[in-house]
Amino acid sequence: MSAVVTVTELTKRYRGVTALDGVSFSLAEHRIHGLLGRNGAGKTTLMQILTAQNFATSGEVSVFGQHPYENEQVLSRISFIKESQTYPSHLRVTHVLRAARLVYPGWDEELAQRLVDVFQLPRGRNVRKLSRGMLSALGIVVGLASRAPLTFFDEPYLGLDAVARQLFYDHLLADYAEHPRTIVLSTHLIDEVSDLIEHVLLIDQGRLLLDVEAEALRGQVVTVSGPVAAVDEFTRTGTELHRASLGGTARATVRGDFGPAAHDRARSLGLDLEASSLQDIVVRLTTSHNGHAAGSTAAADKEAVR
Ligand SMILES: Nc1ncnc2c1ncn2[C@@H]1O[C@H](COP(=O)(O)OP(=O)(O)OP(=O)(O)O)[C@@H](O)[C@H]1O
Repeated sequence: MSAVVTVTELTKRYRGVTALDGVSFSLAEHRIHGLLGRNGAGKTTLMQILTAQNFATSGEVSVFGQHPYENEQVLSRISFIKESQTYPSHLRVTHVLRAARLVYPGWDEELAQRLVDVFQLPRGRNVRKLSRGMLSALGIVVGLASRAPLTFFDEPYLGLDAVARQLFYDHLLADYAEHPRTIVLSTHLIDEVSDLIEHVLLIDQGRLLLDVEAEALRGQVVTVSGPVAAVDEFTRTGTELHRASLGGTARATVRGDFGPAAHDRARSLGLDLEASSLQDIVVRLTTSHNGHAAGSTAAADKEAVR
């Protein structure tokens, strides 16, 4: 599968803040990538650089094989939907859609109109008068109907209710299935998107902690619970990410190579074993007391999950 984006040793420093610290990865074509990480991890900065809205301090960025800066050929193939999307205040919903139709070569007007109905957007209303959720829905309509070969959604659903968010996921998946493209979805609602994401990029304090297929990751982090001695015994086979103890029992999240044999072993030790959710994995890898350990072994971690 060819790479749509290649990033090599990308560093971005603001005055006194290192937002990205030597990040390297590539994005495979036709996949849904989850770009995850805590507040301030560097996700937006990364997407801004990939879409030529920000400059790197050092490192290389290649998008569709070229540098994106002032490169119309590249930028016309990118859609970037931001949390705080703003539009000129005199525009109505229909004007925004008309403008998007002119900008994106792959624009699908029929899809746009259908999505406007799905999200119940008032076509004639001025964008200034839209509710916060409606404004997010408008961004989602533009992001999906643009059918851009590389589409970034940066927390696109501020103010959207649970029903509207589910509509977004459903329509994203349905349209992606019919028109495969490369999607990067940055979100804090990890549980909601965990079934959607095919590849996980996890950033913490500007460093890449995970660059892994979601499916591979699922089998590599488990939570075991039972008698402390048995938990101690089991966790020796992997890296313990977190533990909670109560009396003589413990519950530990462990990272390692957990095939069927590990399940048998847990059972023989009298332990309950369950695969950790993507949200749990992200929380455990990025919580502050693990943050340093995880960060200092980022390269080893990346290797371990490949
Ligand atoms: N223009 C700027 N000037 C100075 N510091 C900045 C600037 N933009 C971002 N930063 C800092 O860079 C770091 C990364 O910010 P960024 O917005 O990329 O994080 P994020 O992962 O998108 O966070 P969130 O999930 O909260 O949106 C933060 O410490 C932020 O304060």
